[in-house]
Parts: sequence; C-alpha cells; structure tokens
Amino acid sequence: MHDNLGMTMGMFIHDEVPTDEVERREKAVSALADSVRDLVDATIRTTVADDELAAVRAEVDGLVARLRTAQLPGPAGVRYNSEGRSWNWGNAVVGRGNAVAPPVDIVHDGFGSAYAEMTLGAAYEGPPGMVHGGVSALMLDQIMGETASGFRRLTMTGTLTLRYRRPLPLGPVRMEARIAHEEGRKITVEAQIGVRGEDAAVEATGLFLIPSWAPLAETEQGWSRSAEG
Ligand SMILES: CCCCCCCCCCCC(=O)SCCNC(=O)CCNC(=O)[C@H](O)C(C)(C)COP(=O)(O)OP(=O)(O)OC[C@H]1O[C@@H](n2cnc3c(N)ncnc32)[C@H](O)[C@@H]1OP(=O)(O)O
Repeated sequence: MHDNLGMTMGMFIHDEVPTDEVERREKAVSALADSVRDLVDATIRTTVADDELAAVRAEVDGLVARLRTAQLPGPAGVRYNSEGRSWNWGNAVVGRGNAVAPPVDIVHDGFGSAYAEMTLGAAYEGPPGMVHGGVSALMLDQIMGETASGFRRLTMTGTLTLRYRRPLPLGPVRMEARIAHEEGRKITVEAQIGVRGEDAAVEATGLFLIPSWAPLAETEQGWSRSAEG
C-alpha cells in the first residue's frame, strides 16, 4: 500500500540568509508580483486591438526571458533561517512573489485568531461579478491553516467543510478564523468570508492535523512569518 507520509520535516529548507536580507528581497519580489497582478487584471479587461495585444505579448515574453536568466530549478518551497524567519514566496495564497495568489495579507490578532481584508478583482471571478467559490475555499484554507498553526507548530488540512450561504461580490471582502476546539493533534477551526459588516457569504469548519511526522510541541521561537504544508 502506498502510504501518505510523502512529506517530512526535511522538506522545509534551512536557508541561512540573514533576516534583513530576506526582508529586502521580499519587498522587491512583492513589488514585482504586485505589478504582475496588475498585468493580469489589465489582460483580462483590456479592449485594445489585436495587433496591440500581439505587441504587448512580445514585450512580456522579453521580460519573462530576462527573469529566466537566473532562477530556481523548481518551486520556491518553504524556507527558514536560524533567526526564526521563514518565507514561502510561492505560496498559492500568501506567497509574496506569487502574482497568481489573491492579494491577501493575514493578520494574527493573538494565538488562535486571525483576519484579512482584501479587494478581489476580475482575476477571481466565478459567477458574473462574484468571487469564485474555489477562491473563497483557497483563501479560507490558508487563514484557517495559519490559525491552527499560529506559526508555533506545523499543521495540515485534514477536512474542510464549506457552506456557501450567499454569493460574494467582487470588491472589498473580509475573512476571519478562530480555533474552536483542540484535542491532541486535532485542531478544529471555524471561519467565514463575506462583505465587511454584512452576514457571512461562506462559512467554513476545518479539521487541521499536526501530522504524525511533525513535532507535537510548539517550537521555541515559532516561525515569525508564514510557512505552509
Ligand atoms: C510552519 C508552520 C506554519 C503552518 C501554516 C499553515 C498554513 C497552511 C495552509 C495550507 C493548508 C494546506 O493546503 S495543507 C495541504 C492539503 N492537505 C494535505 O495535503 C494533507 C494530506 N494528508 C496527510 O498528509 C495526512 O493524511 C495527515 C497529515 C492529514 C494525517 O496523517 P497522520 O498524521 O499520519 O494521521 P493519522 O495518524 O493517520 O491520524 C490521526 C488522527 O486524525 C484522523 N485523521 C487523519 N486524517 C484525517 C482527515 N483527513 N480528516 C479527518 N481526520 C483525519 C485519524 O482518524 C486519527 O484519528 P484518531 O484515531 O486519533 O481519533
């Protein structure tokens, strides 16, 4: 039988880059990702003529070639240094270098509770003018996982249950998560996303597990910034 323990702690990359250097690079990478996100939005909504599209495409291809002159052999991974700083610039939700990720900035207001406010544009559409249900699920999974972990322990999503109560319009949205219950390696998190100040559009309950291969105890320093399984 194929076991499911394909992951190990060793998959997290110890990368001894000083924290100030990580932060400098993170700023630069985030700025580029923001511009690329803008490019995605502009691509979706542009009505310029076909020959102008072709001209823009040639310029974009040139930029891609420049970035490819020096790059990692695979995904960005989850990295950490011995100062307790971690970074995961490719993460599908909070990766600072990931322009495909929605513009989410999760705030942890104490252990076991978090929120995020963001504006979702044309790139996240499902039903006309509404946020795609999978995008809501994606963002909720991340905030719930981070809430379960609190950057003190490693957690992975075991089960995620969503109830889509009403459509969520594109535009400014808010999500919130909190730990509802905890027992051994099992952490239950409740969350919701909706228009700020209105009833929730999507409610979520999730069971997050500290995998059997990960330390159960909290780390001494914790991870000061996002990492994920
Ligand atoms: C750096 C930090 C920052 C962390 C920041 C976190 C941000 C994360 C955001 C991203 C989150 C993701 O996308 S994570 C990626 C999506 N999730 C995954 O890929 C997980 C894939 N599944 C697995 O790797 C594994 O099945 C695990 C780790 C979930 C469980 O394996 P295990 O650790 O060996 O667990 P096991 O001993 O079998 O079971 C322990 C107990 O849990 C129950 N259990 C096991 N699996 C499940 C399940 N899926 N749903 C419900 N319950 C389950 C069992 O019945 C058992 O109950 P009992 O008998 O004890 O009663």
